[in-house]
Amino acid sequence: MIRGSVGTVHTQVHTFSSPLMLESGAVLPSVTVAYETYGSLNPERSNAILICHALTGDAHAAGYHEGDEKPGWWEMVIGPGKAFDTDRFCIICSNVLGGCKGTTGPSSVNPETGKVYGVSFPVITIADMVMVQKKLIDHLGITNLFAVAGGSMGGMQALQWSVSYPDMVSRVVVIASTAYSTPQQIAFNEVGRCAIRSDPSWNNGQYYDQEYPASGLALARMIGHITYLSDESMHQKFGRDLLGKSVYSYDFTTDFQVESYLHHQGDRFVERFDANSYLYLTKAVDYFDLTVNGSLIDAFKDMKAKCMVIAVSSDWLYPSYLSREIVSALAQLDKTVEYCEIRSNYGHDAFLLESGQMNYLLGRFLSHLTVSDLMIRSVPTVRETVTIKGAAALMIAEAVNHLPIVSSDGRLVGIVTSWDISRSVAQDVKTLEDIMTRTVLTATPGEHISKAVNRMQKNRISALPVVDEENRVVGIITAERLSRLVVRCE
Ligand SMILES: CC(=O)SCCNC(=O)CCNC(=O)[C@H](O)C(C)(C)COP(=O)(O)OP(=O)(O)OC[C@H]1O[C@@H](n2cnc3c(N)ncnc32)[C@H](O)[C@@H]1OP(=O)(O)O
Ligand SMILES: N[C@@H](CCO)C(=O)O
Repeated sequence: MIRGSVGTVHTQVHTFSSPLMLESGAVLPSVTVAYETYGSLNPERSNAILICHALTGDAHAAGYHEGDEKPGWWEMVIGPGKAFDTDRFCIICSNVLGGCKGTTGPSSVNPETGKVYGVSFPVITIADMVMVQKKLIDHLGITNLFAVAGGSMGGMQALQWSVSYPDMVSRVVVIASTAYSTPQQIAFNEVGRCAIRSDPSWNNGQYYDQEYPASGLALARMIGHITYLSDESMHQKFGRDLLGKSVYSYDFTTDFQVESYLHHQGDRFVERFDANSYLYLTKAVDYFDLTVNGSLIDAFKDMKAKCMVIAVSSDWLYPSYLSREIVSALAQLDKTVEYCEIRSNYGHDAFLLESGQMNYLLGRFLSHLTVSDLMIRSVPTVRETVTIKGAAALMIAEAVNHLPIVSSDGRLVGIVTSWDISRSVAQDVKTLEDIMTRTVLTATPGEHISKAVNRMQKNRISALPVVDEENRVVGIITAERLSRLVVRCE
């Protein structure tokens, strides 16, 4: 398949004007969210994937803004024929709360004072970012996300989604990330924050109408950027090469290519990022800790999403043991989890660069469809005592051909179809008991869709009620719905 780009894209904004209570207890009077979408929502609204960006990313994950030469930051995996296939999925990416690319953050105007927040902006957490994303997803009329995915701070948000809103997330992809920030990560973030705060131009966060704390922010990025690379990649990129000279200068001008590179990264960053946002977002990363009493088991006990955890072999900022701790906790809880380690010399930023491995791993994970992905969730049921006329009336009202029959405690005891109802008229049968099927073939939410389809075909039936471990009906899959969805997915 040819991999393409989503082409020209636009950032949209939506403002939630009701107050938002944050994890700290502070309240934001309103929140604006900047977001982009690529691909279309299907009529069932079941194909949405939320992409969460890393520390300095934004809503522009793919495609090109008018006049831009560079595409969005995850162009390599988003687009027609790519892992996040826009022919199949509706991809949504929003700028995080506290950011500086359209979503409310410290550089926004406080509607209550008419002044830029600066450091009067409340401290935010990863859970707060996710709460705002949830408001956006609700606003878009989506009740279930096919997947939530992200790298680094994006991976934290993805994990947080699966913990905060377990019923809304079917899959979660956590890349080069962790379930809690380590002392080393916090230490690097604090050095970056010190660099910003010790720049006299930072002026306690009030610099918006005066000189910008450029040198502090550039220094913070230089420190951060070192941690995104690896020793190997620095050897490969620069070695000990000198900058436009063959001998050392024996002064404090730039001698090495790597120095020049870091200065370039620092300078470019200042052009695109707000210093206060850097403070707030790194603080949110530092506070991130999903452990409960030092363990992840309790944290993940209600998680329902299937999880893919990807680590990078040369990532020393988010080393693979952190990913394996997530996997181990999920495996102990008997949750569905897959672990992969990308072989790469790029270091932490490999999730932005390793196109082949990322497309392969993500594509494989996202194409694994289960019954719960395709089932109809709101399924009308009847009790055994209902009359045939009552069952027929419900079928007409709900436009369904199958009605699972349940006991008083909600357990499946049978099924009646519109064909059974027709038969009852032809044969003058009076009670539901005489026409219902008592030995019902069922499916479970976690089983692969192809197994359920095979069961339907082998037994020549057009629907399978989906039941949980206690035989309670949680949905239904029908041949009619599957044929519609499969046509859309091919
Ligand atoms: C993750 C998110 O959510 S979004 C945020 C992601 N984006 C970023 O982090 C942006 C900054 N980060 C980077 O550039 C990251 O390294 C990556 C992963 C995105 C890109 O990596 P690579 O493609 O390997 O680019 P590389 O690290 O070599 O940097 C290239 C830049 O360095 C410059 N450069 C390379 N060598 C030197 C040198 N010796 N001296 C000065 N500049 C140099 C290049 O000219 C280029 O500049 P440009 O970006 O202004 O065009
Ligand atoms: N380089 C990326 C990843 C950091 O984790 C960023 O700046 O967002």
